[in-house]
Amino acid sequence: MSLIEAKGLSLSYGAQPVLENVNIAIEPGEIVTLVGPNGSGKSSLVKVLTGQLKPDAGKVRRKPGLRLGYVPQKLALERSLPMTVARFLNLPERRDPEAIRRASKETGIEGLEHRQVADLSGGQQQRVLLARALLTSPELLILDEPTQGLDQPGEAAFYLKLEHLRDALGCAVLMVSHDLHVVMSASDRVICLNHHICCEGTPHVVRDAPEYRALFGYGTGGALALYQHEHDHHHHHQHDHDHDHV
Ligand SMILES: Nc1ncnc2c1ncn2[C@@H]1O[C@H](COP(=O)(O)OP(=O)(O)OP(=O)(O)O)[C@@H](O)[C@H]1O
Repeated sequence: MSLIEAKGLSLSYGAQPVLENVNIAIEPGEIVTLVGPNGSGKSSLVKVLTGQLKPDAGKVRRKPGLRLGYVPQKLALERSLPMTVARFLNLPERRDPEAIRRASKETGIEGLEHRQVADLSGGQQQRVLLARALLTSPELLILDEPTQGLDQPGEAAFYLKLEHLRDALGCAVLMVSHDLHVVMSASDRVICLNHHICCEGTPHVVRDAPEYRALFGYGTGGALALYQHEHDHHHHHQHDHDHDHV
């Protein structure tokens, strides 16, 4: 049985269609990456799947009693509000100290308990968010661009960590990424979204799919296109893609 299954999802913000007839299912233990250009609806889809947003049409079915861990794009904390890591991990409810110890070890944040969350580096904050998501012993871990603001080695280390966690805990992972290149090796399946699902399959199949290439650029052989995308991605964070609708 799928952990989560959505059929015929459509969503608009006002007159702007964001999701169009999206079908998606996540099976136990698999790592699925959602890629797509800026504004293609990735975060919106994740919010529909986690129940934070209601679709205009379509249905989301979760396995009854599904334990879901969610790691947001970034930490939304009032900077003026003092908050230690230990306190943050015990919100919104008090957790078993043994579970906290285990999650801290799994994510490598031991020794940070008494630090202020706001003072941690981006990479450390990501690990704290991940640790908190693990406290529910999730069967499905959903991460929305968890490596935003990390450099490439930090990003690679984070994905490696995720892969180990999946192997250790047996949980499924659904994550959002801008960049197929860096998640290639860590994904069992890739779904390319541009309001609708353009293509999906193993990372290599998606990388070579014409629909993916049309969104992320054509190049000689592909390596160039991927490099180009990465290059653009790093230097023009605020750009608005104006891709042809595939
Ligand atoms: N609450 C909202 N109200 C109005 N428009 C919204 C809202 N949230 C998102 N949008 C718009 O919907 C579109 C899809 O946004 P979404 O965040 O789902 O895309 P995304 O693929 O996650 O983008 P990115 O890669 O930039 O994070 C964008 O054009 C965005 O401006």
